[in-house]
Amino acid sequence: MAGRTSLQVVWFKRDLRASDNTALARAARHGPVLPLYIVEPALWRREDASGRQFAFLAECLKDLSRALARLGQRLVIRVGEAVAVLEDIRLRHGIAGLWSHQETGHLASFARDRAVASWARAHAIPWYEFPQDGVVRRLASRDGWAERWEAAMSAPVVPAPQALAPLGAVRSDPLPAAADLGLSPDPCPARQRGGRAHGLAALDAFLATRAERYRRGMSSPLTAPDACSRLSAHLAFGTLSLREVAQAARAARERARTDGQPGRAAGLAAFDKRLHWRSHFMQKLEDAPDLEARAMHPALDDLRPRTPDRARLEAWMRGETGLPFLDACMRALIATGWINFRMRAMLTAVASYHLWLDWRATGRHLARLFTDYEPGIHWPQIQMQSGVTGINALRIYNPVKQGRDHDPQGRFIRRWAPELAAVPDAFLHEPWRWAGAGRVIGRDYPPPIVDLATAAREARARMAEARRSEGFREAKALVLARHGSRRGARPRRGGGGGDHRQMALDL
Ligand SMILES: Cc1cc2nc3c(=O)[nH]c(=O)nc-3n(C[C@H](O)[C@H](O)[C@H](O)COP(=O)(O)OP(=O)(O)OC[C@H]3O[C@@H](n4cnc5c(N)ncnc54)[C@H](O)[C@@H]3O)c2cc1C
Repeated sequence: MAGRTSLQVVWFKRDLRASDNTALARAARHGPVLPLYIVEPALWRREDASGRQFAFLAECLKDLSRALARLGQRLVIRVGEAVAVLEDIRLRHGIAGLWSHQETGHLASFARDRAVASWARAHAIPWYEFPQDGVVRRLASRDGWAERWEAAMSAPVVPAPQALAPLGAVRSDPLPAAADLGLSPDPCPARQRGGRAHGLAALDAFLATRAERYRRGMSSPLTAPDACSRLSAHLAFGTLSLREVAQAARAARERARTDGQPGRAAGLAAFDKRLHWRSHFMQKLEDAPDLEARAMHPALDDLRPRTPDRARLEAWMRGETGLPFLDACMRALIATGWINFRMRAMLTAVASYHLWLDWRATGRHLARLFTDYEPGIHWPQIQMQSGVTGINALRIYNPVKQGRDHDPQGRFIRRWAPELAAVPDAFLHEPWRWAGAGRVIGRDYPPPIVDLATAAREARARMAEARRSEGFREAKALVLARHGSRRGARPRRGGGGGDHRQMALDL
């Protein structure tokens, strides 16, 4: 059937927008376009998938379909395994070309892409894949990577096609309900809304005003929800492209400079750096797709028991560890689907060091809670904050100190841990030290799950022992060569080197 068709299938994945979509723009020049989104049940059955992510996706698809309908052809949604869906379309309509963006995703999407590539080859269908995240496929060396990133971010934004030829009758499935995909109920009352219109609104507000507060406000969970850009979920689902965000931010920074607004300009410079980090981290997963399963440094892969202590894991997951600031952060994340970088790092570090839980299990839980789950940022960050990369400095965050630094009056704790209402301000960060603790601790709120100082000491000793193991330095050099940033890295006395830029994250 496929013989003389000119149908171009544009497979939308994590690029849910019509503008700055190279795959869509290029396909439209070649023939009639079938814009396709495949809901893949197997991917939604994974342990890192969640109802909040699916709800965000549903909003993005609705918005995208409206945008495409305005161009002439609405989005076609199909539910099924990717190869089966594409084969069905090929048999019914023929496919002249398959167009998409490259995806740096989890292991299941990687395997699925390989299956699609071999299906396309078998049917002599060309599959055109375009980069979109500043990530380089089949990268031989990190040397020169930053320059390539600059070039990708400076390339002109691609306009949406002027029109899409209407296709007539093409089957589109209704979007399944989350429960039909086996997703558990996942209430997230303060979740961000999906769709390009919401993404653009967040971008505009950040560039125009909120960037002024960015550097000052990013570290505290009280101020970060407003001070940070809140673009992560939009970048993860691709309602906005990284390039358009980078270019808009750079233009706004220029304006801030010429208008004499140094605070806003500095905020936008810090933001630009993070867009670069985004790609830097995603490149790690692109280069080593199994980072969700295996530690970067082989000697650190089995550091913690693979089957984590169930009671500790569940207490951490629910925000019931008896450590008020940590619990408040986890509960806020459960209710909103987002928390700031520093608190993500703290949640991970306490789980990995003080509670000595395997990073794979805790990483999957956090992935489910993040509306903005982006495997290419998530897994390298989880590994880094758990000390299993072998190339980063250990950061064993103390949640009491973090609380005192970033929630000095305890407002955040009071909001998310109302059981502690009776505890006086002076003891809110360590209520077990309060003389009246017996009235609350062990009744309405649990005692601390570990003694923080002892647990940190033990973790540090275990890490030091692992780092002394035979062959550790040699393996570390290989990790550094493969994944380390070259930007700003300086040779270190005594050899070995380190990922300096990441160690110096200006938190
Ligand atoms: C353990 C852990 C897991 C994380 N998992 C994710 C994830 O699944 N998805 C995700 O988008 N971010 C993740 N991050 C990075 C960071 O916390 C979020 O990108 C940020 O909090 C999102 O909010 P924002 O868009 O307002 O960020 P902003 O501070 O406004 O930054 C703008 C964008 O830059 C990128 N970015 C910011 N900080 C980092 C960073 N440290 N590393 C890489 N990219 C960065 C993101 O794309 C972000 O949207 C994780 C961090 C940690 C410590």
